[in-house]
Amino acid sequence: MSKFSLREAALHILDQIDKNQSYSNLLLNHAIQKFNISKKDTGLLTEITYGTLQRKMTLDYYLEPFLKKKVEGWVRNLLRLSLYQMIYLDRVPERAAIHEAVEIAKKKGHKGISGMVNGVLRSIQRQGVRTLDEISDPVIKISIETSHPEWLVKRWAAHFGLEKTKEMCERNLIAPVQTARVNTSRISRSEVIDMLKQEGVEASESTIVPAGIRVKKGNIAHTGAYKEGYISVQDESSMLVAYALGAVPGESILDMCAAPGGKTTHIAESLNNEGEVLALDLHEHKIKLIKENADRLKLENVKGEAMDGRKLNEHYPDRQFDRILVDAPCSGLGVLRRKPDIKYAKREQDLESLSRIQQELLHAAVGSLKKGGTLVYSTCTVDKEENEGTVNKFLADHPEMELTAPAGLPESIAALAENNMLQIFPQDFDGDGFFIASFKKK
Ligand SMILES: C[S@@+](CC[C@H](N)C(=O)[O-])C[C@H]1O[C@@H](n2cnc3c(N)ncnc32)[C@H](O)[C@@H]1O
Repeated sequence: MSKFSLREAALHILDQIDKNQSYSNLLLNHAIQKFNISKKDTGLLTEITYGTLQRKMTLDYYLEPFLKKKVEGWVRNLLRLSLYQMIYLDRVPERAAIHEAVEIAKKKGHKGISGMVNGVLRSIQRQGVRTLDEISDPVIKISIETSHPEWLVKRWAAHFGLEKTKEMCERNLIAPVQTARVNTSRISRSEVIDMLKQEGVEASESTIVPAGIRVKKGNIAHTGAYKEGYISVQDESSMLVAYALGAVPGESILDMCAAPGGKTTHIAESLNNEGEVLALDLHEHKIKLIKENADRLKLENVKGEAMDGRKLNEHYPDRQFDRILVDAPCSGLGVLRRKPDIKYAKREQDLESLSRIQQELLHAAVGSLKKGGTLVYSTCTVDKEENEGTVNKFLADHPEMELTAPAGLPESIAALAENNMLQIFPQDFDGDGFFIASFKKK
């Protein structure tokens, strides 16, 4: 496949995200297959697509003075992805980026459009882009400089201060390192690292998570170690949740929002096949993913079931669990490095309704938890309303529940907790933004 179609594929993905609000990661995988993108070109396609999406607002700020009138959506995306290459990708010569943009414009549009695309990009090549120093308002400056909507920067600045907000926004632009969890019920970390080396993948032990490894070179998803169920692709912050739950072999565990099973399988690994994890998810089709993951990892103690977690007590009025995990549906504002589309799609009012669902799920969990049992609430967001806000409302409604210091976590991580709640920021140790709170039933 020539690079020309690679840019067409990138344009196709960006247009689909605008039209259908679809997830960038799913669209990318689909486009790689649809356009038959070679392994070699996949890296560049990912970089152009994610990079353009990540920096959309900055690119628009740069383009604005050069656009005489409103342009169609696809033309804007074409200009964005071409400018992205010109500014941020040293390995793509500017003239190549411009030439390919003009060819795509000719093919998809008409002569007028290709002439305009050529004119805009060549003018930028000659004159350069304007400086961001013209922006005096600090919130607007962070918003444009790091491509995060103004309402979000304002909200974060009110919650965490400007400096922390800026750090987080900047960190969100950097692609994450691939990490994996070793299935330590079957193999050790050093054995897996050796095994991966044989397959051309360079990895090292995580300094944060005992079962984690960090990949320096290569892709673990295609290795024998992955297929044989010795590792799972998972972010380090996400791995911390099962440690906080602290399941012990022989116990009965409920994972209420479980698909695709990243944490379910981690919990099951820590049970060493003694005890059971019941994994619920609202969507039937997602239960299949949990089963596939458990089978690949050769775990026999996972049972998946489609159910609205809020109806748990009606379905299982007599069942009591030792520990329950509510890894709740959330805004995902902690994983913007992986899913940049989220920052443009979310609205501030969405956050309030999420907090309500999160409380309802926690409320249902209490009814099925043994006395003295542990309940862990986690999200992959950094939003105060969904995190501390949900926890405080839950505690006010449930005097029988007590917030406890996060146990089972590596010391350096536990030290980040404030008021017994752990908010991890993407800039803390390069993991996803995550929140973990642990409760005991009195
Ligand atoms: C953050 S994701 C879970 C990720 C999962 N714990 C993992 O580590 O792989 C939240 C999940 O909650 C599910 N969900 C949403 N509402 C639910 C409900 N009312 N009851 C059960 N599951 C729900 C979603 O389908 C989604 O799969």
